[in-house]
Amino acid sequence: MKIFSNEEMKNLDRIAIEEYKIPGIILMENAGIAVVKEIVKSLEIKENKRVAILCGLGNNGGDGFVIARHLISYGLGVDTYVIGNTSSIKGDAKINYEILVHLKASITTIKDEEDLAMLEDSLEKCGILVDGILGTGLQRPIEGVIKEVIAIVNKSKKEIIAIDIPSGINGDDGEVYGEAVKANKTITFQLPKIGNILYPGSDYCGKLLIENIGIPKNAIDAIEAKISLITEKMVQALLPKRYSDTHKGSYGKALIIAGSFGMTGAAILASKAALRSGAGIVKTAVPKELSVIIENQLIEAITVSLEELWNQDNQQAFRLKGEDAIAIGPGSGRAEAFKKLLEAVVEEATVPVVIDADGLNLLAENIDILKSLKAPCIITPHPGEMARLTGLSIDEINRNRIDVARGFSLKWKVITLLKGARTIISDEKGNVYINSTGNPGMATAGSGDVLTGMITGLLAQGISPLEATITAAYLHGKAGDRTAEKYGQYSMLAGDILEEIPYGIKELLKF
Ligand SMILES: NC(=O)C1=CN([C@@H]2O[C@H](COP(=O)(O)OP(=O)(O)OC[C@H]3O[C@@H](n4cnc5c(N)ncnc54)[C@H](O)[C@@H]3O)[C@@H](O)[C@H]2O)[C@@H](O)CC1
Ligand SMILES: Nc1ncnc2c1ncn2[C@@H]1O[C@H](COP(=O)(O)OP(=O)(O)O)[C@@H](O)[C@H]1O
Ligand SMILES: [K+]
Repeated sequence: MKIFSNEEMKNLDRIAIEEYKIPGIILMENAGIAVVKEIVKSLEIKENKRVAILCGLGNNGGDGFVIARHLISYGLGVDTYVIGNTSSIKGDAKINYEILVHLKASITTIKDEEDLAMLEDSLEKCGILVDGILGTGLQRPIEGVIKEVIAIVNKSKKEIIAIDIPSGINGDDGEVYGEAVKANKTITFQLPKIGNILYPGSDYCGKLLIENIGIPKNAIDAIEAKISLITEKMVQALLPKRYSDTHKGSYGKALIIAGSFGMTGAAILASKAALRSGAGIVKTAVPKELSVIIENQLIEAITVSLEELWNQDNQQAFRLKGEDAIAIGPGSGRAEAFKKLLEAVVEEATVPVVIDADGLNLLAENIDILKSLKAPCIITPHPGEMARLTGLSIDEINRNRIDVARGFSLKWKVITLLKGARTIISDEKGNVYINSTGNPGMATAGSGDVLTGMITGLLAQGISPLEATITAAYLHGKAGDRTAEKYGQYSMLAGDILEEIPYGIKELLKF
């Protein structure tokens, strides 16, 4: 599903209005009605059915006026508050405001401290507050009276329903612009905005609903989206098919180069995850001294030693035996010999390579090696690893997750998967995919190793590197969500996530 920036949304409205000749006031009416439906649902179980609607001077406020009119027509008690000077209301919003005036609706303007005190008391009398102060037109940090209104709304302990996006959340990046409404539910129109999806905006939205307001599909298709949300439907279509007349060779051979003394688990988790994701054969390459432990724990994989794979003393080319995908780095440590092996893999591999964990830390010491890649490459850093790769601070990375992932992909021609709450994936052309499955319980040691294994297992089955990365990120989060349901976010382990992969996939295939 496409996700739009404020500018793209404006452009979409313009195309609908100018090229398809749909009057803006119809879109506003549809938007208002979509929110009314939700308000009515919420009111059904509420004793206090009075609704307060807070409107700004733009079209977000215009939607608020439409909502007020419909609720009044249902015979409900509605108080409309306009923040600012009503003479500044223009266009479709003005038409809807004037209808309310003609209806002799209760409209109060909020301009100063005295009005604010009155507002605080009045909101107490309502069951639901509707936030139509600002939408995708937010241009600068919230301050003054609006800031105080938002503080009052947030303090109210009432159910808050936001129109399109909570006021104060920047639609372009999900950041709080000075102050923002903390809604219980947000009804966004036609397509999610980036700010509805990324944190902290996503938290401020509460439950997010996406409602059609009648913008034609052709108009949406006309805008080339640079950012998409990974959906269940998308992943269902990408999951490699299994046919009757096949054998293990049909589902590919994954090579996992992982583990070192003290970090054997990473190799086991990644290898099992590759198998659980459907790879036909998994070969796990570990330092020789770990072979026995691995063999004990990982009965379905073939084990080889790093020495067999690559003889450092003789500087031999690293040997592939029909592998379809390679992962390198989970729990590998940062020994010089391993760095050399990593460089050999990057330079010589002719099948897709996933670089993770210590592989990324070593890559950061000699990032130019990426210029010699022959095969597609996927890097899977968490923000700390990304900081080492780019020289940016973790804070800078987290504030610009999309730009950082995209920038890295464009510069180095690799697929970047930037981990965290809302994992960001960018392809080499800068197309971005956001994953919304997963939960904070996944912030547990080894959970990233599982993801690496999943990507590699899917790659081995022959789907494209981008498709494998998208599918793995979604299914990894889904397995994590199932695990959190079972064990709770505190106690879940990476090994538990691994055990939920099959059920996540089965659930997906049911529909
Ligand atoms: N045809 C359309 O464009 C449609 C728009 N819709 C609604 O319209 C909204 C966008 O409307 P607008 O573009 O009018 O934008 P907004 O309603 O978000 O607000 C724009 C106004 O707020 C002012 N403003 C911006 N930042 C401010 C700040 N920090 N403090 C105080 N004032 C600030 C701007 O100068 C402008 O006057 C959407 O979010 C959606 O709710 C819907 O009605 C559907 C159709
Ligand atoms: N709050 C969160 N919400 C969603 N996913 C998360 C959250 N925290 C962590 N994760 C996911 O858990 C995984 C952790 O990986 P990583 O940090 O590499 O762990 P490790 O190196 O211990 O294996 C990543 O896929 C990340 O996206
Ligand atoms: K709003």
